[in-house]
Amino acid sequence: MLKIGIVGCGAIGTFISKKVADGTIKNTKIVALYDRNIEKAISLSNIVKAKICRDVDELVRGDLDLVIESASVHAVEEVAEKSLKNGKDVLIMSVGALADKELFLKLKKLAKSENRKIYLPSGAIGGLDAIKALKLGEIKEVVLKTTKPVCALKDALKNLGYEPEKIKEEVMVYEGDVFEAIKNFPANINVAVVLSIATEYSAKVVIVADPKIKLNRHEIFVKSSIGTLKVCVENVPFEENPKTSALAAYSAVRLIMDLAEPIKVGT
Ligand SMILES: NC(=O)C1=CN([C@@H]2O[C@H](COP(=O)(O)OP(=O)(O)OC[C@H]3O[C@@H](n4cnc5c(N)ncnc54)[C@H](OP(=O)(O)O)[C@@H]3O)[C@@H](O)[C@H]2O)C=CC1
Ligand SMILES: O=C([O-])CC(=O)C(=O)O
Repeated sequence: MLKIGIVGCGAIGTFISKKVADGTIKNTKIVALYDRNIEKAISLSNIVKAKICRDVDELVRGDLDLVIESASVHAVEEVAEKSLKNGKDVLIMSVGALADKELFLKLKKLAKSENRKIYLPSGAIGGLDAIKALKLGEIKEVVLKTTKPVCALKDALKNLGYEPEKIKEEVMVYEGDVFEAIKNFPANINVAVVLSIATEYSAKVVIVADPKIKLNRHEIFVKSSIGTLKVCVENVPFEENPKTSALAAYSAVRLIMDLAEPIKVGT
């Protein structure tokens, strides 16, 4: 029985928990929950009957195997470091935090010394299986163009000085490197960081706000000496959090299911 603790009981944390509760993910139990918003932890505990923890320390000290971080980029360092030091594997959804190379290397070293794993799901994009193989050649270019409805980008746009309600046509709101992208859009562009980690190449990121689009679209372009990959995913967003695509949560569910599979499909 795989015992899981969840930090961050929003759209993704709740979705994964429901897939454990309904038996989609077998031989697994959610045993502990923590969210800075206690109401969210309480409402999730009504579904999975897990212990509500006061903080990350209490959660990582519990009897569990895997901690899922589904909170925010700001939570990653504490959750991952404490999980690994307490002998737990960790699955990180807010991969954007790892754009910080120092943090990435620190956690990698810690996972190795503690003989634990850090799982970074493909999240809301596809193609990482092929991209990891393309990386064995020479990567020449990596581009991610993300187009989301204005409502999904609202908070980040306000911080950048846009008036979201005045956006009536498709507008490019960001073009630049992955580091500035995740700084400015921390809840929208974690996918750019997982893409950069997989390719070990700083992705060029373009973000478009489109008042007419209903889906979250990610167009991925990777050019390597082995070949070129173009993938476009158009994801249904979560109703309760339109910033987040359902595929991101499904990808974590799939990753957890695959941990127990004797046959591994894909790279
Ligand atoms: N890798 C990928 O492809 C994707 C990654 N993501 C990322 O995954 C994470 C979870 O997404 P989602 O479930 O949609 O987010 P939600 O906002 O729906 O849920 C996150 C929950 O975590 C809580 N929280 C935030 N920071 C902390 C913290 N430091 N400690 C404890 N709880 C915290 C939030 O509280 P409050 O409401 O107070 O903020 C909220 O209840 C986000 O960082 C998101 O950007 C999302 C989509 C794709
Ligand atoms: O869910 C998505 O479409 C992508 C996303 O928010 C992220 O990568 O942070």
